[in-house]
Amino acid sequence: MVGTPVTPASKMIQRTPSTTPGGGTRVREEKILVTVRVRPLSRREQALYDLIAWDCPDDHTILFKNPNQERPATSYKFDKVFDPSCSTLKVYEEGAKNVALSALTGINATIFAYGQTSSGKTYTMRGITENAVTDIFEHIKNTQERAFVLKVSALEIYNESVIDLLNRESGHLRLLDDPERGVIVEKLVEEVVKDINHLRHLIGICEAQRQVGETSLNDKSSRSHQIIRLTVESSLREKSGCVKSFLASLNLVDLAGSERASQTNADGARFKEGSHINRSLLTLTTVIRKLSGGKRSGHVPYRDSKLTRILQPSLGGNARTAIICTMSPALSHVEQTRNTLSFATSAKEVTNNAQINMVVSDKKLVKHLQKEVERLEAELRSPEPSSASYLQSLLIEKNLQIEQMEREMKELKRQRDHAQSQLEQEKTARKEQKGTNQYGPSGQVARQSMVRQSVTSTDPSMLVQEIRKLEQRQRQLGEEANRALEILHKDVASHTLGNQATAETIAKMLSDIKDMQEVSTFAGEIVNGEKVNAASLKEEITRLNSHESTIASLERKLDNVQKSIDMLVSSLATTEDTPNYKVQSKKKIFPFALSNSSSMQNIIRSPCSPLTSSGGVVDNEIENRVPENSNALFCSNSLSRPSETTPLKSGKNGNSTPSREVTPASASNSVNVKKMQRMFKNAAEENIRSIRAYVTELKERVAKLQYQKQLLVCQVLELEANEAETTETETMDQSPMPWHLVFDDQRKQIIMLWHLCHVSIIHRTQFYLLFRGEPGDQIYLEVELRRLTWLEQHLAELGNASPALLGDEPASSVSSSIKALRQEREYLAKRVNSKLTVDEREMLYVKWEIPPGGKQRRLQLVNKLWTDPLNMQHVKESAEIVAKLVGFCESGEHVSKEMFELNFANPCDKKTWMGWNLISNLLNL
Ligand SMILES: Nc1ncnc2c1ncn2[C@@H]1O[C@H](COP(=O)(O)OP(=O)(O)OP(=O)(O)O)[C@@H](O)[C@H]1O
Repeated sequence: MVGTPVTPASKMIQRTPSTTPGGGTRVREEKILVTVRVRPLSRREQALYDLIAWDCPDDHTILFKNPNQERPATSYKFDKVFDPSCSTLKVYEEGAKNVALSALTGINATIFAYGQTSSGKTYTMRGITENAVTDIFEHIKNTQERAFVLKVSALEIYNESVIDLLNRESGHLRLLDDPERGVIVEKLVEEVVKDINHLRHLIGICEAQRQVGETSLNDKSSRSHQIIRLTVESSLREKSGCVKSFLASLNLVDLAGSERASQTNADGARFKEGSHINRSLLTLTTVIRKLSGGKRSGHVPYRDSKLTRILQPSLGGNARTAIICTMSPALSHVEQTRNTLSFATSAKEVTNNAQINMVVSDKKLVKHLQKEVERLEAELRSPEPSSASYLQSLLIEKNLQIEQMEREMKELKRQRDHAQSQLEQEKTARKEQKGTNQYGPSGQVARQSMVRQSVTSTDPSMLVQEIRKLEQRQRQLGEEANRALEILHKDVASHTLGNQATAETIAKMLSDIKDMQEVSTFAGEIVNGEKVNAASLKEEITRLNSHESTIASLERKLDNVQKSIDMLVSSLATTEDTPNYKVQSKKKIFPFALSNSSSMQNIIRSPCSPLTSSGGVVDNEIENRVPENSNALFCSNSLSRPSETTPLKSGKNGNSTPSREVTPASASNSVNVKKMQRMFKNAAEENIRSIRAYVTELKERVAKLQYQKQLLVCQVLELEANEAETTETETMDQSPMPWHLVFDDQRKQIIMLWHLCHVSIIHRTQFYLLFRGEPGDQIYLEVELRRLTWLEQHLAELGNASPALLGDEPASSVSSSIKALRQEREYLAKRVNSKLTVDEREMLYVKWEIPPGGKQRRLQLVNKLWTDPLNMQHVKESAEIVAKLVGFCESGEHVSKEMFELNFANPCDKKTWMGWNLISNLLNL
């Protein structure tokens, strides 16, 4: 019996290096296992008093005991020698088992018994077969990982004919040579073994079908060679995916016994049988001897008998072979026994080349290919050359990542909310500390934060630099104004008409000019006298406060000059005689021809500067030749040396001062004096107008400077305040906001403050239309916002103040501002008919829901304008209507933003809008 768990495979490792399915085919040379079994003396032999001629001194040696002491004993050594006492099981286990079970691992195996007739071949092979079958099924039972298919076929070679023992009716079978499978028996039945009993049953059939005959030596002498072939195919279970199988055959061969006719007394059929037996056995012996000769040199006569043809693979081929030589110990059979042992001795030298036989079954191959096709199709359908399980694992991994990210986002949101909450708490605490009434109810905290944002982001030294730049520009403006006034003075002085009022005007202008020169000098001294130092910021602020009056003074002087010019023009107009002369003189005389009234350089260069590029200069050169001995008061050098062009010099004799237009001949000719006077008057008029325009521009520029300066002052104040209370909260507020967002927010706040402070809707309109969010608008919005914020606070403290018509009075009542606003609306209502067409009016009435046929529809319309500060569409449409009514759009001229302050005044009200001087006063600057 096969002892489990020792499998045949494990046993085989000792003899064959590779027995693992799928491990590849490995070939190992192996000698035929040759053992000798000595049976006991038979009854027949014992009856004849036959002698035992053989001895088994050990398991490997058989020794011939020569009764004739004169001859030496002959010994034979084999792989195993079984004495008569040995059981068939021992013979199986030690002489056949390993070879037999090799078939379970894909190695062909052949076990056959060779010996004289009646030596015990059939007896031994029955036992070997039975044990092998038992072990095979035991192995199958213990090897569940593999599926086994066992088939059985059986044949006999009788008289050199192949007969199917499982189907004797098939007659004599042919042997075919297959290129791959070798010699095959045509039409040999191969039964699939269901179980061990089935196999036993089939084997029993074979024995029953075998030719047996009685001889003198054996009552049941086998008269044929019998081959029972067990084919074992085994493979791993299907789920493993392995398609290869072990396929091997186990040949259990019971040869017919060699015999001597003289011994067997065979005749007739037995003799014939014996002849065939002996012939085939002779071939077998020849083959063995050939094979045992080494190197397989020479011809091996396999084909000389069907037995050797069929057993060819087992004889020096792809099989493990075990030969059990059976023998009788009787002295009477010693010659036959010697032949057997001689055969056995030869067989020991035969080397086989057994290898594991692997096959791929068609069925398994088809299944395997089908699965492979399905797998490939699935891969083709999938986006990546990955298996579904891999994709699934990827999906799981991504889901985990998403969940992780969601958790992180949730945590970040929580932290953000917490930070915002803390920030709000700190803001609230700060607001409570500073007092909630400081900035009123209109979102001043946010506004403060926004303003501080721009302030705190500015370096103090930068602010000082900006202030200095403004002062420098202011000083330059003052100098330009002085030069303009000097030129004007010379012009006027050179055309003195003897008018007392004019003389007084000129005198006043001279005084103003002197004052302005002082202002200019003062500003210059400041700039030159101090060093820019961020550390002295507070001193800068103090100095700026003192300069505020300087700027105001400069503006007042300019206003005075303006009035003087107006008076001068008025006086000149009264003396004009010839209305058409202006046209003529314009062409001939244009001493102050200004190609651009805003350009001070043109004023300085006119009229005789070589740098002048106007065509008038060419005309002057032709028609207004300068006398060689004349004093050219209006030459360019007069501007470069202003001290030489004094008013006294130009007007001391009451006549017109000789100019480049006046020839010596004309000066002496009194006939032309009147004409020249008119000409000069007209020229003066033109020049004065030019100067006036220039002065107006100067005022505008000063206003702009004041705007900028005031903003800087405010920023400095903020900065100063922030120095003492810089907190973490403010640091967070310093993060810059996009300008467009700041603009939108500030404009909304401004609109609300306009509404709360009852600011002029004309002012609102102009501001709204003028500042639409350009980067340069920032300064105006911040100033406006700061101004309104202060006003709102201030009015709240006063309780009844209104900025609408404050003018120079800082504490007007709210009722008066509302009244002023009402007057403004009444003024605008009167302009509805003149500024809007009938269709426009009707459309507006419908749109603004003014009932038809009602009284004062125009006033109803205007009263609805600028009344909803939270509705930006309302604000926009209100501004558009007011702009039409005021005429902002019809003048055709571009209203510069720098002139905005000048236009703050109500067109119907000559009162000056409260300027920055007032703001400065209110801020205690
Ligand atoms: N080892 C043995 N122990 C006991 N009896 C044996 C043994 N071997 C053989 N016999 C007996 O010897 C007789 C002949 O045996 P067997 O038929 O097996 O010889 P054989 O070699 O097959 O003869 P043949 O070639 O004529 O068929 C049988 O009666 C058998 O029972």
